[in-house]
Amino acid sequence: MTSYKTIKDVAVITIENPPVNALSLAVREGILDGLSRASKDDTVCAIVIIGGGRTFPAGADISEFANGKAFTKPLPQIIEKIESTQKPIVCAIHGTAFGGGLEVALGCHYRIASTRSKVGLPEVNLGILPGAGGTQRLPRLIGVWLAAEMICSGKPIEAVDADAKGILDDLVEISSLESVQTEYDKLLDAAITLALRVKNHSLEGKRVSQLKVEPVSDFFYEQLALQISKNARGMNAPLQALKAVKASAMFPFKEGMQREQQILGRLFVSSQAKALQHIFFAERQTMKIPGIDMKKGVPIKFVGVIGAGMMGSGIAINFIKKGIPVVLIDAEQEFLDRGVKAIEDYFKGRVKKGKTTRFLADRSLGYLRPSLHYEDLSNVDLVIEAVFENLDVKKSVLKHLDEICKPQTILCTNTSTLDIDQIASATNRPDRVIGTHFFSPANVMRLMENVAGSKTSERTIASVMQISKTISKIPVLVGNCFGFIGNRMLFPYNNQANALLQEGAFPHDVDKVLYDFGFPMGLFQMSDLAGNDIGLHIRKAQGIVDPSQRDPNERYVSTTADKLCEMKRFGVKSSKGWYSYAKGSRKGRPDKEVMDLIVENSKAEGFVRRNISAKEIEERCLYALINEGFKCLEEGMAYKPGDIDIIWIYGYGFPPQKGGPMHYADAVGLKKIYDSILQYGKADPKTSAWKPSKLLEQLASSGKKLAKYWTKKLKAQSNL
Ligand SMILES: CCCCCCC/C=C/C(=O)SCCNC(=O)CCNC(=O)[C@H](O)C(C)(C)COP(=O)(O)OP(=O)(O)OC[C@H]1O[C@@H](n2cnc3c(N)ncnc32)[C@H](O)[C@@H]1OP(=O)(O)O
Repeated sequence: MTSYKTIKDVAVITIENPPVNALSLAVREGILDGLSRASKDDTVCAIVIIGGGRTFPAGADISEFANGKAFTKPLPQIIEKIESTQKPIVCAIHGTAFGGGLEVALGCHYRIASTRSKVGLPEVNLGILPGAGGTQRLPRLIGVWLAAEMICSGKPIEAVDADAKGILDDLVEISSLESVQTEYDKLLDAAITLALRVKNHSLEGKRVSQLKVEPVSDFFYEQLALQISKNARGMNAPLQALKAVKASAMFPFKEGMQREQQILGRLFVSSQAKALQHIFFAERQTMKIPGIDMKKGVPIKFVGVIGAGMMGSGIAINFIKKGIPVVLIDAEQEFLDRGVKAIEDYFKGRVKKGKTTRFLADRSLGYLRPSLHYEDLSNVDLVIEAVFENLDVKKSVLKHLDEICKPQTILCTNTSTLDIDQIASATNRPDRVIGTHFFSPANVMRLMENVAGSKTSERTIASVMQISKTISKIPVLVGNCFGFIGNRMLFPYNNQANALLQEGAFPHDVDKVLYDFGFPMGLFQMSDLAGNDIGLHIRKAQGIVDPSQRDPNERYVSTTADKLCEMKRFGVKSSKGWYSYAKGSRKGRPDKEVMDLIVENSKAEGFVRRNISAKEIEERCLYALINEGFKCLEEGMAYKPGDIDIIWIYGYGFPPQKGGPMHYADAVGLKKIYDSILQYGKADPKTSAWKPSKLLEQLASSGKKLAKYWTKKLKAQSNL
């Protein structure tokens, strides 16, 4: 896990724990061992600590938090040892020196970094704080203001910025074209040169823990706390981290460390830390699917997109940004021009905001080829249709593509609800047809539901999952059912919200509860933002808007929603929907016309309106959602509970500090949820969503947790 060698009388401790050189117990032991050898060897005049491969440690080993290993030879002790060593220690940073990695660097006496590297303390994103002395050393090195900003936001910074802030002693210039090996060699060279230069220098002023902190006024802490409460609403760790930073300015180092450790101890066992760490791993697990070998994917070098509307142009942006050429097709010149302009405007905006350079923007735009002719797609490796959400339209587009594209081309359909098998049946290559459900705006939202039809091949799945990653998406493979996972679960959740209106609540009552739970907005606000006509379109496709076509045994909850569309209350775009909006504003106000309509409909549908508690609103919306999630798992439509959590966090704003609906279910207790579902179902027998999932029933009665049960099940499957 570490190696030790001497070069020109400098001891070099190399951390070798790929892929990110996380500071596991074995690494910590290796560092201790290296320090001890170097200290005892009289020929060694200085020490260099460097990461092998592509990076300096990207942090403590997060998997050791749950199994308690982090407490054996804990990182703060190792860093203390580094700092108190009598020979100068130079740390050489490349890649990502994050969390514990940066804290190790802060314990060293000198820090140099490649200009390509990044440093940061992202621990708050995992529900903890930089608890290996980071909250005490960084303010001593760069001042409370800058340190608090870095620690509480968790955002990494570029090496050049870190140098300007005073974190680094020197930079090693590495161009973007140089290989990781060249970067490593140049960095090591520079580190040894520096070590030899300072070998006889006093370490006075080089031990960061001994530096003084300039105090700042309480006003600063108050302002930052306000900003955090707004930007990281509902998250504990950033505010707690701020307390620890404040301690650095109030107490000597030793006492400050004690405060840091006390706060860390509390955060460590918090439900938020568990939820956020679950999300960290779940996000990285979406590519691991039983029975799919991701290496079987074929490279995608040339892409086609059909439809230059908002969705199609957003999709195209993802590819050209990564240097993958795109042919963008539309039937009408006017629509094509509009799509191209939207793409150009997007890049112009990025240049204006300083997010990219004119050169890079132009380079990306150079990869875009607008066209009115399907024939231009004859050579693409993959094509995504983003035309109107209608089965017949999509089938005819895919049929046409099947005739024109080369036989190996993968045909993707961007749909949010339609049946992939039916769409694939229009082609002679159903094995090469797959759903790619981008979320809107497609160039912003990172989630992608990739939908496997019954005939989609392993190679197609692997290729599409890989290319999704390449364009920086978080791809989740899901099964082919109505609404896939995200929208399928949205229906019962949304239905409960509408049912609550029938029984006595108003939109702002429901929205407040969901906002307080941690969603960025409530369901009615979300519907107004997306456009209420979308829901109506889906209900029409389901055939439930016309009362004569409805199942009489199923409760219909959308009468008010339907009437809103009749009244042209489509939402923000028409300045009125569930709420009313001042022109150009997205902030809705409760509207008397809507409230009267809701009351009128309740009466007409035979409901006696009552006061509904916040607890009931929360439980009914969330438990209906969770029950559907269990059904997706038991039917094999979702492959892992964590996949559902990722979909809901990245696609629908489920609060990450609650870990996603399935993690949250385990935290609440499956028995409690199951019993509540039975109770709500008894009071509302005409809502089939209250029929409990068999899987939920089984786990609730056996007292098992979903996460543990599923991990065991997957392990058993992979051993078969
Ligand atoms: C008394 C106890 C004291 C404890 C003190 C604790 C104080 C310190 C705390 C910390 O340091 S917490 C960790 C802080 N660091 C981070 O949060 C960084 C996390 N990693 C990343 O952001 C990214 O991985 C990356 C470094 C930017 C690299 O991104 P890339 O896209 O290239 O790779 P990934 O797919 O994300 O990761 C590859 C592989 O590595 C695993 N992994 C990454 N970081 C860690 C880690 N810190 N610990 C354990 N494992 C890590 C990741 O899960 C992937 O694994 P596989 O999916 O391939 O199995």
